[in-house]
Amino acid sequence: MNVPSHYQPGFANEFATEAIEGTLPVGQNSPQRVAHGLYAEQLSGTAFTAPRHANRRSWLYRIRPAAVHEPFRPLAHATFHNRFDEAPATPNQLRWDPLPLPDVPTDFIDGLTTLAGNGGPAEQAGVGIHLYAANRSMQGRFFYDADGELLIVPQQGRLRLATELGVIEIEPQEIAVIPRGVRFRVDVIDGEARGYVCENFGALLRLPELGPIGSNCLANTRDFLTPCAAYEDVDGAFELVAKFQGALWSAKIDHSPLDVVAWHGNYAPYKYDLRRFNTIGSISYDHPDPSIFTVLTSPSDTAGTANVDFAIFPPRWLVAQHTFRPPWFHRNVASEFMGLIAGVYDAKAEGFVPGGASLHNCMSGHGPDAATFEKASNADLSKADVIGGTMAFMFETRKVIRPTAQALASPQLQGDYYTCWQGIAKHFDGGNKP
Ligand SMILES: O=C(O)Cc1cc(O)ccc1O
Ligand SMILES: [Fe+2]
Repeated sequence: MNVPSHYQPGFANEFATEAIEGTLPVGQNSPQRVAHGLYAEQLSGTAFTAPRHANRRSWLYRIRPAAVHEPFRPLAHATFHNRFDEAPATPNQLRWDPLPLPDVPTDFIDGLTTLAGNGGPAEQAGVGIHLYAANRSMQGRFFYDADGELLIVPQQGRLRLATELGVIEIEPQEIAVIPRGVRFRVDVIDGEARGYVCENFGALLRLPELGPIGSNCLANTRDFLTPCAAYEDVDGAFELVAKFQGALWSAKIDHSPLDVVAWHGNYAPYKYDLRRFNTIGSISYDHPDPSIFTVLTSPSDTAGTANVDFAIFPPRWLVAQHTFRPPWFHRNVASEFMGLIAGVYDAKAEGFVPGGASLHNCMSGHGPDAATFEKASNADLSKADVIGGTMAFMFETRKVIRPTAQALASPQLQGDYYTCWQGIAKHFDGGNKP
């Protein structure tokens, strides 16, 4: 079945997994005494009374309960936060070069920089959009985010995410989601790592409805992988870092909190290989809305109007006839943050590079740059185009995406981004007046 042995396939299944056989209680969740002297603990990711189809929780059987640690104290972090009101949101089209890799020892937490966001943990809606650039594994410290789930999108370097519920390895073109509250440590496998994080304060990411597409395509359920139970039985002087209401906190902990020997339930981390995405496109005419590229969606309280959609632009064939094939010029009530994992994005001939980012906010005009427009307007449509070796993505939100002060002051901000449309010529012929 080609599923590596320490993963279980499926999306939000009722998984059951034990690192030591016979640990999971049979027929109940909370026996008087758990096997092997473990503690039972429930981890709830939705309200106890959320409708059954949306209800998410897991039962953990662990060496010590999660409550065992010293008090949290505030932990300063210069660049990772949820302050989205520091600077006026701008209607300008924005684009950034990649964050440089660090030249001093920097782990995943140290290496987080908040670029933009909206809403916040208090209102349980919106997203934080962060970049990470790290050059070492988290040493003797563990992290959890009480404010939202973390969608991690590597652009360079593999990560090993050692979580309470098991170990996930990801490489560029794969993604992982760590649920709100799950404790984890990030190991940098290749010495250097860089990528993007979407911190989702809203409803849990889920697979989009398929409507008339039918029961298959886009991201197929069986391609999502959740780890099998794996535990650390390690004592020592460690640190537990929590993100709580937009700020970081640090507590001493005398053991690894990754001590869950067995668990069952449907609230767990997962990974997905974006190269498995079954991409749908036009086989007749006209470029469809990019909602056909949705991998995961966090719905809001308004039907069809997502808190955030995670969409990708993978390799694909362009065969549509008598049409302009690339993304059209457009303005959107939703706000569009884009990143590039590899290759070239088909709407931008240059300037949007792997590790970079762009932001086109509510109603800000954007679309193909001048070079792309000229090329596509004159392309020979009798031939199919293949877009290869690329992977771009978009976090599209219903709320305006507000850049942080540091993002607007960043040396990576491209001051001349707007010029990519300045070369767009006036072709109007005056209506062919005699
Ligand atoms: O702006 C972008 O490049 C993203 C995008 C892609 C597309 O194919 C259609 C609309 C859209 O916003
Ligand atoms: Fe767009």
